[in-house]
Amino acid sequence: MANNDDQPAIIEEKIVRVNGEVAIRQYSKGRFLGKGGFARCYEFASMETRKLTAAKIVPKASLTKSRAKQKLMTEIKIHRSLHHPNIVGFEHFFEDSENVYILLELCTNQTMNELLRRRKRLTELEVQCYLSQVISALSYLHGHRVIHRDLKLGNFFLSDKMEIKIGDFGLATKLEFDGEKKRTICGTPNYIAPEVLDGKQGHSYEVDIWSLGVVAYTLLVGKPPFETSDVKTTYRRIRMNAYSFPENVPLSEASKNLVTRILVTDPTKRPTLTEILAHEFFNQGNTIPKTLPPSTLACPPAASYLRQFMPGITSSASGNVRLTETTPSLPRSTARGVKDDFMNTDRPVKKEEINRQLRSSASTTGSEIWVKKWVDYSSKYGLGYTLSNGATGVFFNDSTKIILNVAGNKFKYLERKGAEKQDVCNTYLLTEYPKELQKKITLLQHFRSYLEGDIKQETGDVAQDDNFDENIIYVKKWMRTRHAIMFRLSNKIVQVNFQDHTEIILSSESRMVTYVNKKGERNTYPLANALESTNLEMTKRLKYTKEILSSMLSNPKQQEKEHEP
Ligand SMILES: Nc1ncnc2c1ncn2[C@@H]1O[C@H](COP(=O)(O)OP(=O)(O)OP(=O)(O)O)[C@@H](O)[C@H]1O
Repeated sequence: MANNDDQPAIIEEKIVRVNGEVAIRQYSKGRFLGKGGFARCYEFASMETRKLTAAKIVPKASLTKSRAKQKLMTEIKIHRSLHHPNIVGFEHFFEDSENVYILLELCTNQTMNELLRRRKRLTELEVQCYLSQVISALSYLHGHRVIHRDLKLGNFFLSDKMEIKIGDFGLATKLEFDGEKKRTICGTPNYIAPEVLDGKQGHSYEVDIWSLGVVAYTLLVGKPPFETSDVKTTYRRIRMNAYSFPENVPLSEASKNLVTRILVTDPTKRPTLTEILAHEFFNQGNTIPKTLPPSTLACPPAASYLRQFMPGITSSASGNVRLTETTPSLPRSTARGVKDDFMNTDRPVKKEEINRQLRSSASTTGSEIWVKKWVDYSSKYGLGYTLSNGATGVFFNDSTKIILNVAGNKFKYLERKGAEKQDVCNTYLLTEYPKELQKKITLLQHFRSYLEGDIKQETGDVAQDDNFDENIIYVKKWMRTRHAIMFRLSNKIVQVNFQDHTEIILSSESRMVTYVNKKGERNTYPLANALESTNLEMTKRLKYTKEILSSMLSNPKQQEKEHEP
């Protein structure tokens, strides 16, 4: 039956049963909910059950081209197969002579677009809450080989209970097999991933991760990161990864760091959903509410509300909320967090801040060598570090490594080669090396001057590398967990630096353990004694070290992924 758009009407669905009988279901068409490119959406009430749904009405006249028809069929096919609390429920669909009707779970609180328009930007607690729900839905989608490809605020609906529901599967695709790449260029300009624009390599799940980063930025800052007045410039910015965090919006280092880690041009370098959830932004010691009160649709959450979830909050006039640091922390936000200050000429360098965050160990013990300082810039390039013997190294994201001697005139370049994937090492002078290493050497120099800072001021360093040629020590592997960073050195030292500034340095060769306690006091024990020790602080950390070590060894490919304790 035809519907005269803004007039109330009864819509009839003809159901032909298996035995040929025809039944009619009736819906009364109510409130207009909104319109998109193809569809107008109304509230429908079943005349039989009184149940309310949202009905997307697509005129058949708009489906004359086979592509449009195909697209609608794909949308229906994918959407109807999905069942998750954070995905708009698909009820069913039917057609009459004029329209296709798609009945969906009704989301009464509009979309996050309208929410952000009213609120300008959200507090970090709210962003934690909303993103957790989106991530949950995305894990489900990707687990079912579905890529949404159009994640944006306008496709995040809010239910009456204030849950997020991802909707609009008009651009979604289902992969036939893992590793398949898609080539269709689609998405919404502000949220589109660079590899989609590039179009050469094809794209996959990582496009959704990118859009998630754009969403996170938009919620925190109040506008999309690459937004300009014309689409071409927006695309250029996306390709160049040109965005910055406005000075006038107070944001925690953790939130900036999260966005920076996600908005990485190379899709293979973007974090997985598990890694995103394990990021410190979601682990700041506060509880994340499952949903938010409806009052937040219009106003920021009240301080009394926030206090329930965040014991140590400070809140700024803008309504943005930050966690105050209650415990000292590992330089978890070293270069990741201060990316904008590092190798970036656009912004002033806040060196004091960096130096404060960089930690140094007090002195050397015996002849062992360990990581003295490090800076995690794996969001772009890799991990830079200095060893206790004064050498500087970089573990690049492509797993190649460089280690520069103390004098700074010679370096070794290691790359994994052959079926065995053994590190092959070549030594070069800093004045004479293959051209293809130019970029890496420039990065090494940047890392070095960045890390150098207060090393030179320290006394008593064992700054020697006489035997650099024979005995090269470098970081072979590293990984971060929620609580710590772990390094495995080529001298068989395993070192774990915990967020509370304690450290375990384990030498499997000498079977000795060095423990640096919260006060920075350093003691070395035989491993057997340490395991039996009454120093519970140490034994707990030692146990944790052994756990992550064994998980790393049993699954070497996971070396740079995060592990739960
Ligand atoms: N489940 C729902 N609950 C409430 N309102 C809805 C629902 N689905 C859609 N709407 C409303 O209808 C509008 C149009 O829906 P939708 O965006 O899915 O249509 P579309 O034509 O596929 O859009 P697009 O142009 O983004 O592809 C939405 O902006 C929203 O206001």
